Amino acid sequence: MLGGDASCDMAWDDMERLEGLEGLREFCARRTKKFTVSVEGNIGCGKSTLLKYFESCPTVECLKEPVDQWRDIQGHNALQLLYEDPKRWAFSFDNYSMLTRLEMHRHKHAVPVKMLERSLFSTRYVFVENSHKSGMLTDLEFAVLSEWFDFITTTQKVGVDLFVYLKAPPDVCHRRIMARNRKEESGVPLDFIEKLHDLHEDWLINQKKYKVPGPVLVLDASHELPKMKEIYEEFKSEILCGCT
Ligand SMILES: Nc1ncnc2c1ncn2[C@@H]1O[C@H](COP(=O)(O)OP(=O)(O)OP(=O)(O)O)[C@@H](O)[C@H]1O
Repeated sequence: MLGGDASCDMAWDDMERLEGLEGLREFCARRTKKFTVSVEGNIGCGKSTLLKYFESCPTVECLKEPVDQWRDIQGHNALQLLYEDPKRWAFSFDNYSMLTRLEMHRHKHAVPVKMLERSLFSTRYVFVENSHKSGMLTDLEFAVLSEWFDFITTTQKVGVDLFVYLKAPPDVCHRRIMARNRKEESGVPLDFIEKLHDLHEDWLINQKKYKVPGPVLVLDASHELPKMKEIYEEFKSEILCGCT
């Protein structure tokens, strides 16, 4: 049921070393399918909470959003600069964000499932798109980032087997962001969260401008935590691509 180009232990090239039927058998035995799952959704929708929930599963390796890297790139806090003066810093931030996403996609996992907190695809189709639409990126800057993205996605293995979309109303996300009180986010307006919500919907649900490169599992993330945990359990097998 699930597609994508997730990694396996052996490449077809390795077949050259393994001759005949025995070789084929060895290839089949050692070729274990691995999955990449990307958890998508608005700021504050509960992605980290979901990752934390599945972190203890022995079949899963979770890669959190690389916020620490954004906060300290050779002594610069790119995230803070972005929030302070987005017009000046959006290009630098989005550019670096794409690099850190590529690193996540390229990270090799030994366990069956790699769970990413967002992906290169949401970086491009939601965040870079939003920066451009809201005038934070010039047309040229947007074109440069788009070409980088196209080059990466056509030359690198960045496949995702499943997108889990945590869908929550913007006001719910905004309330949670305010309650958690991160210093960079103290001034995040509801309007910004609404724009990001619409872009998630355009990409993951409507799929008009951009297609999703994999199946999408939509979970209603508007509930309080106890109910969310029930939902995680109910969909555990789907979320983990059968590797529970
Ligand atoms: N279902 C929920 N009910 C109430 N509060 C929640 C729920 N899920 C998450 N929270 C709280 O809301 C805040 C944001 O959640 P979380 O950090 O998981 O969101 P996120 O999607 O990872 O956000 P970001 O995109 O900024 O990383 C946290 O303080 C978390 O404890």
